[in-house]
Amino acid sequence: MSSDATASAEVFDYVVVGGGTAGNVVAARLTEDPDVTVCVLEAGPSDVGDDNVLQLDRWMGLLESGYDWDYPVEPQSSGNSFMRHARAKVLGGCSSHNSCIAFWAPAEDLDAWAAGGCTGWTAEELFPLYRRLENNDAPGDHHGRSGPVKLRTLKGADDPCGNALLEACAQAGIPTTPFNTGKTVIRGANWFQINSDENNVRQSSSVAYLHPIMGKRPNLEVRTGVRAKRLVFEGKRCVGTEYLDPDQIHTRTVRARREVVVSCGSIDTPKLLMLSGIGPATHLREHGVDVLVDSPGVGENLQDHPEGVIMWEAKQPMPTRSSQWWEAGIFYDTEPGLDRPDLMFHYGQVPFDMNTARHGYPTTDNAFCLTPNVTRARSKGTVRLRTRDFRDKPMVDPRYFTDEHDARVMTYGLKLARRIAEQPALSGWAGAELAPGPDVRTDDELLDYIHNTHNTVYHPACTVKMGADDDVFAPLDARLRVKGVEGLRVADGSVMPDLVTVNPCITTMMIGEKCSDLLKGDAR
Ligand SMILES: Cc1cc2nc3c(=O)[nH]c(=O)nc-3n(C[C@H](O)[C@H](O)[C@H](O)COP(=O)(O)OP(=O)(O)OC[C@H]3O[C@@H](n4cnc5c(N)ncnc54)[C@H](O)[C@@H]3O)c2cc1C
Repeated sequence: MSSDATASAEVFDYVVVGGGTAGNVVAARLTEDPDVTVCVLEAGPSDVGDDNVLQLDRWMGLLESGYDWDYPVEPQSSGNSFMRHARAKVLGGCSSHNSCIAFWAPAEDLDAWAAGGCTGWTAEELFPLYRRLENNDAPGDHHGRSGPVKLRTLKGADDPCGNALLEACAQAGIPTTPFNTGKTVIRGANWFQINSDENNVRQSSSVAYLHPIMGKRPNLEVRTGVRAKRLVFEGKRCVGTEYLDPDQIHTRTVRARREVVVSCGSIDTPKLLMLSGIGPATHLREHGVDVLVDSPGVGENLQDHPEGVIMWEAKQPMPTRSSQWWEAGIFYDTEPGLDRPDLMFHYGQVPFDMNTARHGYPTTDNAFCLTPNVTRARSKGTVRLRTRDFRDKPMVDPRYFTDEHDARVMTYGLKLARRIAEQPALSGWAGAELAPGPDVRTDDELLDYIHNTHNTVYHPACTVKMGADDDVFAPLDARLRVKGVEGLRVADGSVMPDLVTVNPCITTMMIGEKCSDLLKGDAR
Protein backbone atom coordinates (compact mmCIF):
# COMPACT_ATOMS: atom_id res chain seq x y z
CA MET A 1 0.00 0.00 0.00
CA SER A 2 1.20 3.47 -0.74
CA SER A 3 0.91 4.63 2.88
CA ASP A 4 -0.05 3.44 6.32
CA ALA A 5 -3.72 3.16 5.41
CA THR A 6 -5.17 -0.28 4.79
CA ALA A 7 -7.97 -1.02 2.39
CA SER A 8 -10.54 -0.95 5.18
CA ALA A 9 -9.61 2.53 6.40
CA GLU A 10 -11.44 5.65 5.30
CA VAL A 11 -8.55 6.85 3.15
CA PHE A 12 -7.80 5.29 -0.22
CA ASP A 13 -5.59 6.25 -3.11
CA TYR A 14 -8.63 6.59 -5.36
CA VAL A 15 -12.33 6.87 -4.67
CA VAL A 16 -14.67 5.90 -7.50
CA VAL A 17 -18.14 7.37 -7.00
CA GLY A 18 -20.67 5.19 -8.84
CA GLY A 19 -20.08 1.46 -9.34
CA GLY A 20 -21.51 1.51 -12.83
CA THR A 21 -20.50 0.65 -16.37
CA ALA A 22 -17.33 2.75 -16.47
CA GLY A 23 -16.60 3.13 -12.75
CA ASN A 24 -16.08 -0.59 -12.18
CA VAL A 25 -13.65 -0.79 -15.09
CA VAL A 26 -11.58 2.02 -13.56
CA ALA A 27 -11.57 0.31 -10.14
CA ALA A 28 -10.64 -3.10 -11.52
CA ARG A 29 -7.81 -1.80 -13.67
CA LEU A 30 -6.32 0.44 -10.96
CA THR A 31 -6.27 -2.37 -8.39
CA GLU A 32 -4.23 -4.59 -10.70
CA ASP A 33 -1.40 -2.85 -8.88
CA PRO A 34 -1.50 -4.30 -5.34
CA ASP A 35 0.06 -1.10 -4.00
CA VAL A 36 -2.90 1.01 -5.10
CA THR A 37 -6.05 1.18 -2.95
CA VAL A 38 -9.47 1.94 -4.37
CA CYS A 39 -12.89 2.37 -2.81
CA VAL A 40 -16.01 2.12 -4.98
CA LEU A 41 -19.19 3.73 -3.67
CA GLU A 42 -22.40 2.48 -5.28
CA ALA A 43 -25.86 3.71 -4.29
CA GLY A 44 -27.64 0.52 -5.34
CA PRO A 45 -27.37 -3.04 -4.03
CA SER A 46 -24.88 -5.67 -5.11
CA ASP A 47 -25.77 -7.77 -8.16
CA VAL A 48 -23.89 -10.83 -6.88
CA GLY A 49 -26.20 -13.87 -6.99
CA ASP A 50 -29.19 -11.80 -8.11
CA ASP A 51 -30.71 -13.57 -11.11
CA ASN A 52 -33.21 -10.76 -11.69
CA VAL A 53 -30.19 -8.76 -12.78
CA LEU A 54 -27.79 -11.41 -14.03
CA GLN A 55 -30.14 -13.34 -16.32
CA LEU A 56 -30.21 -11.18 -19.41
CA ASP A 57 -33.63 -12.30 -20.69
CA ARG A 58 -35.25 -10.66 -17.64
CA TRP A 59 -33.99 -7.15 -18.40
CA MET A 60 -37.35 -5.66 -19.35
CA GLY A 61 -38.65 -6.51 -15.86
CA LEU A 62 -36.09 -4.12 -14.39
CA LEU A 63 -37.68 -1.07 -16.04
CA GLU A 64 -39.43 1.08 -13.40
CA SER A 65 -38.52 -1.54 -10.76
CA GLY A 66 -36.70 -0.98 -7.46
CA TYR A 67 -33.42 -1.21 -9.38
CA ASP A 68 -34.30 1.86 -11.44
CA TRP A 69 -33.68 5.53 -10.55
CA ASP A 70 -36.61 6.03 -12.94
CA TYR A 71 -36.22 9.66 -13.98
CA PRO A 72 -39.21 11.49 -15.45
CA VAL A 73 -38.58 14.07 -18.16
CA GLU A 74 -39.69 17.68 -17.97
CA PRO A 75 -42.79 18.53 -20.08
CA GLN A 76 -41.71 18.32 -23.71
CA SER A 77 -42.90 20.86 -26.30
CA SER A 78 -42.42 18.40 -29.21
CA GLY A 79 -41.93 15.09 -27.44
CA ASN A 80 -43.54 12.58 -25.12
CA SER A 81 -43.86 14.16 -21.69
CA PHE A 82 -44.80 10.77 -20.15
CA MET A 83 -41.49 9.22 -21.12
CA ARG A 84 -39.24 8.00 -18.33
CA HIS A 85 -35.48 7.55 -18.35
CA ALA A 86 -34.46 4.22 -16.85
CA ARG A 87 -31.10 4.48 -15.04
CA ALA A 88 -29.93 1.48 -13.10
CA LYS A 89 -29.43 1.62 -9.36
CA VAL A 90 -27.41 -1.55 -8.81
CA LEU A 91 -23.76 -2.57 -8.96
CA GLY A 92 -22.83 -2.55 -12.63
CA GLY A 93 -25.08 0.43 -13.31
CA CYS A 94 -26.90 0.38 -16.60
CA SER A 95 -24.70 -2.50 -17.78
CA SER A 96 -26.62 -4.53 -15.16
CA HIS A 97 -29.95 -3.31 -16.51
CA ASN A 98 -29.61 -3.10 -20.24
CA SER A 99 -30.20 -5.41 -23.18
CA CYS A 100 -26.47 -5.95 -23.80
CA ILE A 101 -26.47 -5.12 -27.50
CA ALA A 102 -22.76 -4.78 -28.07
CA PHE A 103 -21.18 -2.39 -30.55
CA TRP A 104 -17.82 -0.87 -31.16
CA ALA A 105 -18.29 2.81 -32.02
CA PRO A 106 -17.73 3.69 -35.68
CA ALA A 107 -14.21 5.03 -36.24
CA GLU A 108 -15.76 8.22 -37.64
CA ASP A 109 -17.42 8.98 -34.27
CA LEU A 110 -14.18 8.66 -32.35
CA ASP A 111 -12.13 10.57 -34.90
CA ALA A 112 -14.66 13.40 -34.68
CA TRP A 113 -14.11 13.55 -30.90
CA ALA A 114 -10.38 13.86 -31.46
CA ALA A 115 -10.81 16.46 -34.20
CA GLY A 116 -12.94 18.50 -31.78
CA GLY A 117 -10.05 18.85 -29.34
CA CYS A 118 -9.95 15.50 -27.51
CA THR A 119 -6.30 14.66 -28.01
CA GLY A 120 -5.68 10.93 -27.57
CA TRP A 121 -9.18 9.81 -28.57
CA THR A 122 -8.80 8.84 -32.25
CA ALA A 123 -10.11 5.45 -33.40
CA GLU A 124 -6.54 4.34 -33.92
CA GLU A 125 -5.81 5.06 -30.26
CA LEU A 126 -9.09 3.68 -28.90
CA PHE A 127 -9.72 0.54 -30.95
CA PRO A 128 -6.96 -1.28 -29.00
CA LEU A 129 -8.94 -0.55 -25.82
CA TYR A 130 -12.08 -2.19 -27.27
CA ARG A 131 -9.86 -5.12 -28.18
CA ARG A 132 -8.44 -5.23 -24.65
CA LEU A 133 -11.84 -5.32 -22.98
CA GLU A 134 -13.49 -8.01 -25.09
CA ASN A 135 -13.38 -11.74 -25.63
CA ASN A 136 -15.24 -11.86 -28.93
CA ASP A 137 -16.38 -14.97 -30.83
CA ALA A 138 -16.47 -13.23 -34.24
CA PRO A 139 -13.84 -14.32 -36.76
CA GLY A 140 -10.91 -12.24 -37.94
CA ASP A 141 -7.96 -10.31 -36.57
CA HIS A 142 -10.00 -7.29 -35.60
CA HIS A 143 -11.20 -8.65 -32.26
CA GLY A 144 -9.85 -9.27 -28.78
CA ARG A 145 -9.88 -12.84 -27.50
CA SER A 146 -8.79 -12.54 -23.89
CA GLY A 147 -10.54 -9.51 -22.37
CA PRO A 148 -12.96 -9.78 -19.44
CA VAL A 149 -16.18 -9.03 -21.42
CA LYS A 150 -17.53 -11.95 -23.46
CA LEU A 151 -19.25 -10.92 -26.70
CA ARG A 152 -21.14 -13.48 -28.75
CA THR A 153 -22.78 -13.30 -32.14
CA LEU A 154 -26.49 -14.12 -32.24
CA LYS A 155 -27.66 -16.34 -35.06
CA GLY A 156 -31.45 -16.27 -34.89
CA ALA A 157 -31.76 -20.07 -34.98
CA ASP A 158 -35.09 -20.03 -33.07
CA ASP A 159 -36.68 -17.04 -34.74
CA PRO A 160 -38.22 -17.61 -38.19
CA CYS A 161 -39.84 -14.16 -38.05
CA GLY A 162 -36.45 -12.51 -37.54
CA ASN A 163 -35.00 -14.47 -40.43
CA ALA A 164 -37.93 -13.42 -42.60
CA LEU A 165 -37.23 -9.83 -41.55
CA LEU A 166 -33.62 -10.04 -42.73
CA GLU A 167 -34.83 -11.48 -46.03
CA ALA A 168 -37.40 -8.68 -46.32
CA CYS A 169 -34.64 -6.14 -45.65
CA ALA A 170 -32.61 -7.63 -48.48
CA GLN A 171 -35.68 -7.42 -50.74
CA ALA A 172 -35.96 -3.74 -49.77
CA GLY A 173 -32.31 -3.07 -50.67
CA ILE A 174 -30.77 -3.49 -47.18
CA PRO A 175 -28.20 -6.28 -47.33
CA THR A 176 -27.39 -8.69 -44.52
CA THR A 177 -24.06 -7.32 -43.29
CA PRO A 178 -21.77 -8.35 -40.43
CA PHE A 179 -21.54 -5.89 -37.54
CA ASN A 180 -18.45 -4.95 -35.50
CA THR A 181 -15.85 -5.68 -38.16
CA GLY A 182 -14.21 -2.26 -37.91
CA LYS A 183 -15.93 -1.12 -41.09
CA THR A 184 -18.85 1.24 -40.46
CA VAL A 185 -22.18 -0.20 -41.61
CA ILE A 186 -24.08 2.63 -43.24
CA ARG A 187 -26.82 0.42 -44.68
CA GLY A 188 -27.22 -3.15 -43.52
CA ALA A 189 -29.11 -5.53 -41.23
CA ASN A 190 -28.19 -8.51 -39.10
CA TRP A 191 -28.38 -10.33 -35.80
CA PHE A 192 -26.60 -8.41 -33.07
CA GLN A 193 -23.57 -9.24 -31.02
CA ILE A 194 -24.42 -9.20 -27.31
CA ASN A 195 -22.32 -9.13 -24.16
CA SER A 196 -23.69 -12.19 -22.42
CA ASP A 197 -22.10 -15.60 -21.95
CA GLU A 198 -23.17 -19.06 -23.17
CA ASN A 199 -25.58 -19.31 -20.18
CA ASN A 200 -27.00 -15.91 -21.01
CA VAL A 201 -25.49 -14.32 -17.92
CA ARG A 202 -25.00 -10.66 -18.75
CA GLN A 203 -21.42 -9.51 -19.05
CA SER A 204 -21.94 -6.28 -17.17
CA SER A 205 -18.98 -4.33 -15.85
CA SER A 206 -19.61 -5.86 -12.43
CA VAL A 207 -19.81 -9.47 -13.72
CA ALA A 208 -16.86 -9.10 -16.07
CA TYR A 209 -14.55 -6.85 -14.06
CA LEU A 210 -15.56 -6.95 -10.38
CA HIS A 211 -16.94 -10.40 -9.56
CA PRO A 212 -13.64 -12.17 -10.30
CA ILE A 213 -11.74 -9.88 -7.89
CA MET A 214 -14.22 -8.90 -5.17
CA GLY A 215 -13.08 -10.31 -1.84
CA LYS A 216 -9.81 -11.38 -3.45
CA ARG A 217 -7.97 -8.10 -3.80
CA PRO A 218 -7.38 -6.56 -0.37
CA ASN A 219 -6.67 -3.23 -2.05
CA LEU A 220 -10.24 -3.01 -3.44
CA GLU A 221 -13.24 -2.10 -1.34
CA VAL A 222 -16.70 -2.08 -2.90
CA ARG A 223 -19.40 -0.45 -0.79
CA THR A 224 -23.00 -0.83 -1.95
CA GLY A 225 -26.11 0.95 -0.68
CA VAL A 226 -24.15 4.17 -0.17
CA ARG A 227 -25.16 7.35 -1.92
CA ALA A 228 -22.74 10.23 -2.50
CA LYS A 229 -24.18 13.56 -1.36
CA ARG A 230 -21.43 15.99 -2.21
CA LEU A 231 -17.74 16.03 -3.12
CA VAL A 232 -15.34 17.34 -0.48
CA PHE A 233 -12.76 19.99 -1.36
CA GLU A 234 -9.82 21.54 0.41
CA GLY A 235 -9.40 24.77 -1.48
CA LYS A 236 -9.62 23.72 -5.11
CA ARG A 237 -8.45 20.16 -4.49
CA CYS A 238 -11.01 17.37 -4.36
CA VAL A 239 -10.08 15.18 -1.40
CA GLY A 240 -13.06 12.84 -1.12
CA THR A 241 -16.79 12.58 -0.93
CA GLU A 242 -19.55 12.62 1.63
CA TYR A 243 -22.06 9.81 1.40
CA LEU A 244 -25.20 8.69 3.14
CA ASP A 245 -24.62 5.53 5.10
CA PRO A 246 -26.94 2.56 4.38
CA ASP A 247 -28.55 3.34 7.75
CA GLN A 248 -30.02 6.36 5.87
CA ILE A 249 -29.12 8.57 8.85
CA HIS A 250 -25.40 9.15 9.10
CA THR A 251 -23.21 11.05 6.70
CA ARG A 252 -19.73 9.57 6.32
CA THR A 253 -16.68 10.80 4.47
CA VAL A 254 -14.24 8.77 2.47
CA ARG A 255 -11.03 10.43 1.35
CA ALA A 256 -8.80 10.01 -1.68
CA ARG A 257 -5.08 10.47 -1.41
CA ARG A 258 -4.65 10.81 -5.16
CA GLU A 259 -7.91 11.36 -7.04
CA VAL A 260 -11.67 11.04 -7.01
CA VAL A 261 -13.34 9.64 -10.12
CA VAL A 262 -17.03 10.43 -10.57
CA SER A 263 -18.85 7.72 -12.57
CA CYS A 264 -22.49 8.29 -11.70
CA GLY A 265 -23.74 8.38 -15.30
CA SER A 266 -25.04 11.14 -17.54
CA ILE A 267 -27.80 12.27 -15.22
CA ASP A 268 -26.28 11.84 -11.77
CA THR A 269 -22.74 12.97 -12.57
CA PRO A 270 -23.74 16.52 -13.55
CA LYS A 271 -26.08 16.54 -10.55
CA LEU A 272 -23.28 15.60 -8.13
CA LEU A 273 -20.89 18.13 -9.66
CA MET A 274 -23.52 20.87 -9.37
CA LEU A 275 -24.35 19.95 -5.77
CA SER A 276 -20.60 20.26 -5.14
CA GLY A 277 -20.39 23.76 -6.62
CA ILE A 278 -19.21 22.95 -10.15
CA GLY A 279 -21.64 24.09 -12.81
CA PRO A 280 -23.32 27.12 -14.35
CA ALA A 281 -22.88 29.83 -11.69
CA THR A 282 -26.26 31.48 -12.10
CA HIS A 283 -28.10 28.18 -11.84
CA LEU A 284 -26.12 27.15 -8.76
CA ARG A 285 -26.80 30.47 -7.04
CA GLU A 286 -30.51 30.20 -7.82
CA HIS A 287 -30.48 27.02 -5.75
CA GLY A 288 -28.30 28.38 -2.97
CA VAL A 289 -25.23 26.31 -3.86
CA ASP A 290 -21.88 28.04 -3.29
CA VAL A 291 -19.99 28.29 -6.59
CA LEU A 292 -16.59 26.63 -6.62
CA VAL A 293 -16.13 26.65 -10.41
CA ASP A 294 -18.36 28.46 -12.88
CA SER A 295 -18.54 25.73 -15.50
CA PRO A 296 -21.37 26.53 -17.92
CA GLY A 297 -21.13 23.18 -19.73
CA VAL A 298 -22.09 21.00 -16.75
CA GLY A 299 -25.55 19.57 -17.46
CA GLU A 300 -25.60 21.01 -21.00
CA ASN A 301 -25.37 19.10 -24.31
CA LEU A 302 -27.69 16.25 -23.25
CA GLN A 303 -27.90 13.93 -26.25
CA ASP A 304 -29.89 10.76 -26.73
CA HIS A 305 -31.24 8.36 -29.32
CA PRO A 306 -34.99 9.06 -29.50
CA GLU A 307 -36.94 5.99 -30.52
CA GLY A 308 -40.33 5.37 -32.11
CA VAL A 309 -42.25 2.12 -32.41
CA ILE A 310 -44.27 0.41 -35.12
CA MET A 311 -45.92 -2.84 -34.14
CA TRP A 312 -47.64 -5.65 -36.04
CA GLU A 313 -49.75 -8.54 -34.88
CA ALA A 314 -47.81 -11.68 -35.83
CA LYS A 315 -49.62 -14.19 -38.05
CA GLN A 316 -47.63 -17.10 -36.59
CA PRO A 317 -46.42 -17.75 -33.04
CA MET A 318 -43.45 -15.61 -32.06
CA PRO A 319 -40.48 -17.15 -30.17
CA THR A 320 -41.13 -17.96 -26.52
CA ARG A 321 -37.43 -17.95 -25.61
CA SER A 322 -34.84 -15.36 -26.45
CA SER A 323 -31.54 -13.98 -25.20
CA GLN A 324 -33.10 -10.54 -24.61
CA TRP A 325 -36.04 -10.21 -27.08
CA TRP A 326 -34.31 -7.56 -29.26
CA GLU A 327 -31.88 -9.66 -31.23
CA ALA A 328 -31.50 -7.96 -34.61
CA GLY A 329 -31.10 -4.50 -36.05
CA ILE A 330 -30.99 -2.42 -39.19
CA PHE A 331 -28.86 0.60 -40.12
CA TYR A 332 -29.88 3.02 -42.86
CA ASP A 333 -28.86 6.31 -44.45
CA THR A 334 -31.79 8.61 -45.17
CA GLU A 335 -29.81 10.99 -47.39
CA PRO A 336 -26.89 10.60 -49.78
CA GLY A 337 -23.26 11.16 -48.80
CA LEU A 338 -23.37 10.16 -45.14
CA ASP A 339 -20.28 8.49 -43.64
CA ARG A 340 -22.40 6.99 -40.83
CA PRO A 341 -26.02 5.79 -40.70
CA ASP A 342 -28.51 8.37 -39.42
CA LEU A 343 -31.26 5.81 -38.76
CA MET A 344 -31.24 2.52 -36.86
CA PHE A 345 -33.96 0.02 -36.00
CA HIS A 346 -34.14 -2.58 -33.29
CA TYR A 347 -36.33 -5.57 -34.06
CA GLY A 348 -38.45 -6.68 -31.11
CA GLN A 349 -39.74 -10.25 -30.85
CA VAL A 350 -42.29 -8.94 -28.37
CA PRO A 351 -44.96 -6.26 -28.23
CA PHE A 352 -43.65 -2.92 -26.98
CA ASP A 353 -46.70 -0.95 -25.92
CA MET A 354 -45.21 0.96 -22.99
CA ASN A 355 -45.95 4.30 -24.60
CA THR A 356 -48.79 3.40 -26.94
CA ALA A 357 -51.26 1.56 -24.70
CA ARG A 358 -52.16 4.69 -22.72
CA HIS A 359 -53.24 6.35 -25.94
CA GLY A 360 -55.57 3.50 -26.83
CA TYR A 361 -53.53 1.78 -29.52
CA PRO A 362 -54.43 -1.92 -29.60
CA THR A 363 -51.96 -4.49 -28.34
CA THR A 364 -51.57 -8.26 -28.17
CA ASP A 365 -49.18 -10.79 -26.68
CA ASN A 366 -48.15 -12.16 -30.07
CA ALA A 367 -46.60 -9.24 -31.89
CA PHE A 368 -43.34 -8.02 -33.32
CA CYS A 369 -42.09 -4.52 -33.81
CA LEU A 370 -39.46 -2.28 -35.31
CA THR A 371 -38.22 0.69 -33.32
CA PRO A 372 -36.59 3.36 -35.49
CA ASN A 373 -34.13 5.61 -33.68
CA VAL A 374 -32.33 8.78 -34.70
CA THR A 375 -28.67 7.83 -34.37
CA ARG A 376 -27.24 11.32 -34.71
CA ALA A 377 -30.00 13.38 -33.18
CA ARG A 378 -29.47 17.12 -33.17
CA SER A 379 -31.94 18.09 -30.43
CA LYS A 380 -29.92 18.80 -27.31
CA GLY A 381 -31.20 19.16 -23.79
CA THR A 382 -30.14 19.77 -20.22
CA VAL A 383 -29.84 18.24 -16.76
CA ARG A 384 -30.45 20.77 -13.99
CA LEU A 385 -30.86 20.69 -10.24
CA ARG A 386 -34.46 20.64 -9.07
CA THR A 387 -33.34 21.75 -5.61
CA ARG A 388 -30.10 21.57 -3.67
CA ASP A 389 -31.36 18.52 -1.76
CA PHE A 390 -29.37 15.50 -2.98
CA ARG A 391 -32.47 13.32 -2.57
CA ASP A 392 -34.45 15.21 -5.20
CA LYS A 393 -34.51 13.92 -8.75
CA PRO A 394 -32.82 16.34 -11.15
CA MET A 395 -34.70 18.06 -13.96
CA VAL A 396 -34.05 16.11 -17.15
CA ASP A 397 -35.11 18.02 -20.26
CA PRO A 398 -34.00 16.25 -23.46
CA ARG A 399 -35.94 18.74 -25.68
CA TYR A 400 -36.82 15.84 -27.98
CA PHE A 401 -37.65 16.66 -31.60
CA THR A 402 -36.95 20.37 -31.19
CA ASP A 403 -34.61 20.05 -34.18
CA GLU A 404 -36.45 19.41 -37.42
CA HIS A 405 -33.75 16.97 -38.56
CA ASP A 406 -34.78 14.47 -35.89
CA ALA A 407 -38.45 14.62 -36.89
CA ARG A 408 -37.56 14.07 -40.54
CA VAL A 409 -35.38 11.03 -39.83
CA MET A 410 -38.00 9.52 -37.53
CA THR A 411 -40.88 9.85 -39.99
CA TYR A 412 -38.61 8.44 -42.69
CA GLY A 413 -37.99 5.51 -40.35
CA LEU A 414 -41.67 4.71 -39.83
CA LYS A 415 -42.29 4.76 -43.57
CA LEU A 416 -39.24 2.61 -44.26
CA ALA A 417 -40.41 0.11 -41.63
CA ARG A 418 -43.72 -0.20 -43.47
CA ARG A 419 -41.88 -0.72 -46.74
CA ILE A 420 -39.87 -3.55 -45.17
CA ALA A 421 -43.00 -5.15 -43.71
CA GLU A 422 -44.65 -5.09 -47.15
CA GLN A 423 -41.92 -7.22 -48.73
CA PRO A 424 -42.89 -10.77 -49.79
CA ALA A 425 -40.59 -12.37 -47.20
CA LEU A 426 -42.70 -11.00 -44.35
CA SER A 427 -46.11 -11.78 -45.85
CA GLY A 428 -46.46 -14.85 -43.62
CA TRP A 429 -45.70 -12.80 -40.48
CA ALA A 430 -46.90 -9.21 -40.68
CA GLY A 431 -50.56 -9.10 -39.69
CA ALA A 432 -52.53 -6.03 -38.70
CA GLU A 433 -50.45 -2.94 -37.92
CA LEU A 434 -51.41 -2.20 -34.30
CA ALA A 435 -49.50 1.03 -33.79
CA PRO A 436 -49.59 3.60 -35.27
CA GLY A 437 -52.11 1.71 -37.45
CA PRO A 438 -53.03 1.95 -41.12
CA ASP A 439 -55.02 5.20 -40.77
CA VAL A 440 -51.95 7.18 -39.75
CA ARG A 441 -50.44 8.04 -43.15
CA THR A 442 -49.27 11.59 -43.73
CA ASP A 443 -46.01 13.00 -42.35
CA ASP A 444 -48.00 15.25 -40.02
CA GLU A 445 -50.02 12.30 -38.72
CA LEU A 446 -46.89 10.21 -38.22
CA LEU A 447 -45.17 13.04 -36.43
CA ASP A 448 -48.14 13.60 -34.18
CA TYR A 449 -48.05 9.90 -33.27
CA ILE A 450 -44.31 10.12 -32.58
CA HIS A 451 -44.62 13.21 -30.40
CA ASN A 452 -47.14 11.40 -28.22
CA THR A 453 -45.63 7.94 -28.04
CA HIS A 454 -41.90 8.01 -28.65
CA ASN A 455 -39.50 6.39 -26.25
CA THR A 456 -35.72 6.50 -25.88
CA VAL A 457 -33.14 3.79 -26.54
CA TYR A 458 -31.96 4.80 -23.02
CA HIS A 459 -28.72 6.36 -24.20
CA PRO A 460 -28.59 9.80 -22.51
CA ALA A 461 -25.01 11.07 -22.69
CA CYS A 462 -22.63 14.01 -23.17
CA THR A 463 -23.70 16.16 -20.19
CA VAL A 464 -20.15 16.70 -18.84
CA LYS A 465 -18.28 16.59 -22.08
CA MET A 466 -14.53 16.54 -22.54
CA GLY A 467 -12.93 18.94 -24.96
CA ALA A 468 -10.13 21.32 -25.74
CA ASP A 469 -8.55 23.26 -22.89
CA ASP A 470 -9.96 26.54 -24.19
CA ASP A 471 -13.50 25.22 -24.79
CA VAL A 472 -15.45 26.86 -21.97
CA PHE A 473 -18.42 24.57 -22.60
CA ALA A 474 -16.27 21.47 -22.03
CA PRO A 475 -16.13 20.93 -18.24
CA LEU A 476 -13.41 18.28 -18.75
CA ASP A 477 -10.10 18.32 -20.55
CA ALA A 478 -9.11 15.43 -22.80
CA ARG A 479 -7.53 13.62 -19.83
CA LEU A 480 -10.99 13.60 -18.22
CA ARG A 481 -9.89 16.09 -15.54
CA VAL A 482 -12.48 18.53 -14.25
CA LYS A 483 -11.25 21.97 -15.24
CA GLY A 484 -10.73 24.50 -12.46
CA VAL A 485 -10.01 21.97 -9.70
CA GLU A 486 -7.44 19.30 -8.94
CA GLY A 487 -7.76 15.65 -8.08
CA LEU A 488 -11.09 15.10 -9.82
CA ARG A 489 -12.01 13.24 -13.02
CA VAL A 490 -15.15 11.94 -14.64
CA ALA A 491 -15.44 8.58 -16.39
CA ASP A 492 -18.84 7.55 -17.75
CA GLY A 493 -21.20 8.28 -20.64
CA SER A 494 -21.38 11.95 -19.72
CA VAL A 495 -17.84 12.62 -21.01
CA MET A 496 -18.65 11.96 -24.67
CA PRO A 497 -18.53 15.20 -26.67
CA ASP A 498 -21.13 13.72 -29.04
CA LEU A 499 -23.12 10.54 -28.58
CA VAL A 500 -21.83 7.62 -30.62
CA THR A 501 -24.02 6.48 -33.51
CA VAL A 502 -24.56 3.02 -32.00
CA ASN A 503 -25.54 1.51 -28.64
CA PRO A 504 -22.98 3.03 -26.24
CA CYS A 505 -22.42 0.52 -23.41
CA ILE A 506 -19.23 -1.08 -24.74
CA THR A 507 -17.91 2.39 -25.59
CA THR A 508 -18.62 3.44 -22.00
CA MET A 509 -16.57 0.48 -20.76
CA MET A 510 -13.85 1.60 -23.16
CA ILE A 511 -13.99 5.06 -21.52
CA GLY A 512 -13.33 3.30 -18.20
CA GLU A 513 -10.33 1.57 -19.76
CA LYS A 514 -9.04 4.87 -21.11
CA CYS A 515 -9.52 6.63 -17.76
CA SER A 516 -7.54 3.95 -15.96
CA ASP A 517 -4.69 4.40 -18.46
CA LEU A 518 -4.74 8.16 -17.92
CA LEU A 519 -4.73 7.78 -14.13
CA LYS A 520 -1.90 5.26 -14.22
CA GLY A 521 0.06 7.46 -16.61
CA ASP A 522 -0.35 10.57 -14.47
CA ALA A 523 0.51 8.75 -11.22
CA ARG A 524 3.97 7.80 -12.49
C1 LIG B 1 -32.92 -0.08 -20.07
C2 LIG B 1 -31.63 0.19 -20.78
C3 LIG B 1 -31.26 -0.56 -21.89
C4 LIG B 1 -30.06 -0.30 -22.56
N1 LIG B 1 -29.64 -1.12 -23.55
C5 LIG B 1 -28.39 -0.99 -24.06
C6 LIG B 1 -27.85 -1.95 -24.95
O1 LIG B 1 -28.48 -2.98 -25.24
N2 LIG B 1 -26.61 -1.74 -25.46
C7 LIG B 1 -25.87 -0.62 -25.15
O2 LIG B 1 -24.78 -0.45 -25.68
N3 LIG B 1 -26.37 0.30 -24.28
C8 LIG B 1 -27.58 0.10 -23.70
N4 LIG B 1 -28.04 1.01 -22.78
C9 LIG B 1 -27.21 2.17 -22.45
C10 LIG B 1 -25.99 1.82 -21.61
O3 LIG B 1 -26.27 0.76 -20.74
C11 LIG B 1 -25.57 3.07 -20.83
O4 LIG B 1 -25.36 4.13 -21.73
C12 LIG B 1 -24.29 2.87 -20.03
O5 LIG B 1 -24.33 1.64 -19.36
C13 LIG B 1 -24.12 4.02 -19.04
O6 LIG B 1 -22.96 3.82 -18.27
P1 LIG B 1 -22.45 4.93 -17.24
O7 LIG B 1 -21.15 4.44 -16.71
O8 LIG B 1 -22.49 6.25 -17.90
O9 LIG B 1 -23.54 4.98 -16.10
P2 LIG B 1 -24.17 3.82 -15.21
O10 LIG B 1 -23.82 2.50 -15.74
O11 LIG B 1 -25.62 4.14 -15.06
O12 LIG B 1 -23.44 3.95 -13.81
C14 LIG B 1 -23.75 4.93 -12.85
C15 LIG B 1 -23.75 4.28 -11.48
O13 LIG B 1 -23.66 5.30 -10.50
C16 LIG B 1 -24.55 5.01 -9.46
N5 LIG B 1 -24.86 6.28 -8.80
C17 LIG B 1 -25.59 7.31 -9.29
N6 LIG B 1 -25.61 8.32 -8.41
C18 LIG B 1 -24.89 7.92 -7.34
C19 LIG B 1 -24.54 8.54 -6.11
N7 LIG B 1 -24.96 9.78 -5.80
N8 LIG B 1 -23.77 7.84 -5.22
C20 LIG B 1 -23.35 6.58 -5.52
N9 LIG B 1 -23.66 5.94 -6.69
C21 LIG B 1 -24.41 6.63 -7.58
C22 LIG B 1 -25.73 4.36 -10.14
O14 LIG B 1 -26.54 3.64 -9.24
C23 LIG B 1 -25.04 3.51 -11.19
O15 LIG B 1 -24.72 2.24 -10.70
C24 LIG B 1 -29.23 0.77 -22.11
C25 LIG B 1 -29.59 1.51 -20.97
C26 LIG B 1 -30.76 1.21 -20.30
C27 LIG B 1 -31.12 2.00 -19.07
